[in-house]
Amino acid sequence: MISAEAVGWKVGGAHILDDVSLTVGAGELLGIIGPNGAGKSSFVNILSGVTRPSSGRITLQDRDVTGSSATRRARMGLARSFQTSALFDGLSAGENVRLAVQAAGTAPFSPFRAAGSATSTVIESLLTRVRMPGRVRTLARDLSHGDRRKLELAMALASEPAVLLLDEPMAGVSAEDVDGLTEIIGEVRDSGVAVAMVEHHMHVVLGLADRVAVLHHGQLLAVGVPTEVTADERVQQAYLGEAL
Ligand SMILES: Nc1ncnc2c1ncn2[C@@H]1O[C@H](COP(=O)(O)OP(=O)(O)OP(=O)(O)O)[C@@H](O)[C@H]1O
Repeated sequence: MISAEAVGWKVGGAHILDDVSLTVGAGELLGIIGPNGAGKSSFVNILSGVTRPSSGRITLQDRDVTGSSATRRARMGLARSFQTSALFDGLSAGENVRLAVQAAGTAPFSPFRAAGSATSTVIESLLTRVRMPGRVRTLARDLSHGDRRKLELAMALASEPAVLLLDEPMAGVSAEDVDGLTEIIGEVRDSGVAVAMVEHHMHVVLGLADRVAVLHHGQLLAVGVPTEVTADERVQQAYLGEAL
């Protein structure tokens, strides 16, 4: 679905990413881990089109998108969430999702569309998908941190993406919400979406991912099924004895 071939990114004289090749197939979840500053977010930015790589190639659904904008990639079926919140705090959960649905072009645009319309049905089904069926009218600013993360996920799903990129979707959420988000993201993968997820919660990544990629100093240190990766001596060294 999406692949990076020999991707490099230099800023000034610094090699932030060097020769990184990874692919994610339909219905597959690739976990991307690595110590702070390893280049994980930079890699997600390159996949999504926020950053142009200095070298290498990105293909999305077998088409070369290396030179394509983030907007074009979004139209081709790519969605992403960000490390920082992208919600409109003064709008309700439902209104936030409505904007995402309308921006995605999966419903005709009308900010005054009445409740009971097709769009409202889509909004309810997206909120149900992220376990927030009763929160349509709750203001985003009144949601718990975990529910804000779920709402961001609902918004990313509004475009019915083929590829979903998640940058630390569980950062700062409670243990209970980590479990909920893990379940939801697993269901998204099982529905056939190609998911690439950067996440620091190691037990979540190792339990959920089909394959795990380890970035270290901008290079791909290891990639494989979770048990292979945790057994890799170079990976253990990179984490300096942290529990994997
Ligand atoms: N726009 C930029 N200009 C210069 N350096 C950058 C830029 N963006 C990232 N970097 C540097 O690239 C390196 C990798 O950063 P990145 O945010 O991709 O790492 P990360 O693995 O996502 O880290 P974390 O786990 O802390 O989020 C860091 O040293 C960072 O300072």
